[in-house]
Amino acid sequence: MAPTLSTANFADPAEVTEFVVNKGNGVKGLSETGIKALPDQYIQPFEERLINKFVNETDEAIPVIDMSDPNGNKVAEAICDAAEKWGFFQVINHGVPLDVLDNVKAATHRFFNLPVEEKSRFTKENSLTTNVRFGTSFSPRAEKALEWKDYLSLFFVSEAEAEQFWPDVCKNEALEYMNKSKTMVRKLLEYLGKNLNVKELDETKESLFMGSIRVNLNYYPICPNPDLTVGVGRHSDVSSLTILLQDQIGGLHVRSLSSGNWVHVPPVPGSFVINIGDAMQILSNGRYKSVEHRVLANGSNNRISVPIFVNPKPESVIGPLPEVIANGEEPIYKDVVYSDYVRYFFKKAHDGKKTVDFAKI
Ligand SMILES: COc1cc(/C=C/C(=O)SCCNC(=O)CCNC(=O)[C@H](O)C(C)(C)COP(=O)(O)OP(=O)(O)OC[C@H]2O[C@@H](n3cnc4c(N)ncnc43)[C@H](O)[C@@H]2OP(=O)(O)O)ccc1O
Ligand SMILES: O=C(O)CCC(=O)C(=O)O
Ligand SMILES: [Fe+2]
Repeated sequence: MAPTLSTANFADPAEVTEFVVNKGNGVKGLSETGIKALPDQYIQPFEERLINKFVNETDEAIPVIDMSDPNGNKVAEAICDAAEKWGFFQVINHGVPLDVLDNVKAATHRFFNLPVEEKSRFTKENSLTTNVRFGTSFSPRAEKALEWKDYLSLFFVSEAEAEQFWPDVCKNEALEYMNKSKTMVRKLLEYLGKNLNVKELDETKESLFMGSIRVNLNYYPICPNPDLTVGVGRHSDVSSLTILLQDQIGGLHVRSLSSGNWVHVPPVPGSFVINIGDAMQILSNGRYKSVEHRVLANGSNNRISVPIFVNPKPESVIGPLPEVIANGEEPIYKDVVYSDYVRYFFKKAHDGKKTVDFAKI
């Protein structure tokens, strides 16, 4: 049952942290108390709020690419072009059955609608494995201002491990979503690879581009003062590629590489939003761009999204691919162990594109 105002006492800011972070109620629990004003620790510095004048709603839009002709050169060309110029695009007719998408969205609502005692079984403190984590904000201990989002993060190790440890109310749907998306992911990676002179996605390349997968279920509850905070702050993903399913509410904004404007990513039913992550930017020696994005908080609707982070294996060493620098191109990144890179990302607050400095020469 949702906690009521009488059970939650927020006179002291420390009470909010205790309720949201430590007790596992999340911002969903806070929102459901009927709280009327944003607690101070969610107030973002002025420059981090999405001020309307920097948002371009009309002139620019990320490309929407129809994948229904998967062998057509035009599709490959459009994808590689978008990866270079935007780092973001949407795909339609991608071959992933629409009921799989509906099922994982329903499963996301089911998980977040569980009573707090059930969800708390998966907090960092209580989870039986580090591969399953229910949390809030991004890195609450490192953040000066918290973010208005709860999440369940599922790192895939094996079907058996998932069967044992992932929450019952969403594990089958999350696994099916991940598995049914793999053909599309391979296709995207083949297109992106060919354009970098990678002849085929053999075992070594597959392990480097898509050797590990993390599925997150994100929940952004209604926020009392959405203009003062963010759902997710400015960041780029550390993945090779991210495949994002969003519902119909909207709120994701991408920084345009050409104008610097924040551009909204309008929900397109049945589509995926695809973005290049830092690992791909590094492997491509900067040819493909991992681009800053962020999510608005919303004053009237709850929102969900379900990203699949397609990553190198944690133990992989990532650096500019030999195929890319074979022509004498100067490497701009050094080799780094991927898990070191990800740990560096997770241990600080969101800070735009700064994570990639970790790998800069
Ligand atoms: C949550 O809000 C987010 C998330 C994102 C994510 C964007 C991405 O691109 S995620 C894809 C990242 N890639 C991978 O996960 C694949 C490679 N994985 C690894 O190398 C390892 O699994 C590891 C991530 C390095 C963790 O290794 P391990 O040695 O097992 O260490 P832990 O003790 O589990 O964690 C260490 C430290 O990391 C933080 N952390 C770990 N997992 C998560 C998680 N799922 N979500 C958030 N933070 C996590 C955490 O700080 C841990 O320290 P603690 O002291 O808290 O234990 C984008 C935007 C968002 O808003
Ligand atoms: O919810 C969204 O639209 C984007 C979330 C995101 O950027 C992330 O989880 O990395
Ligand atoms: Fe992201």
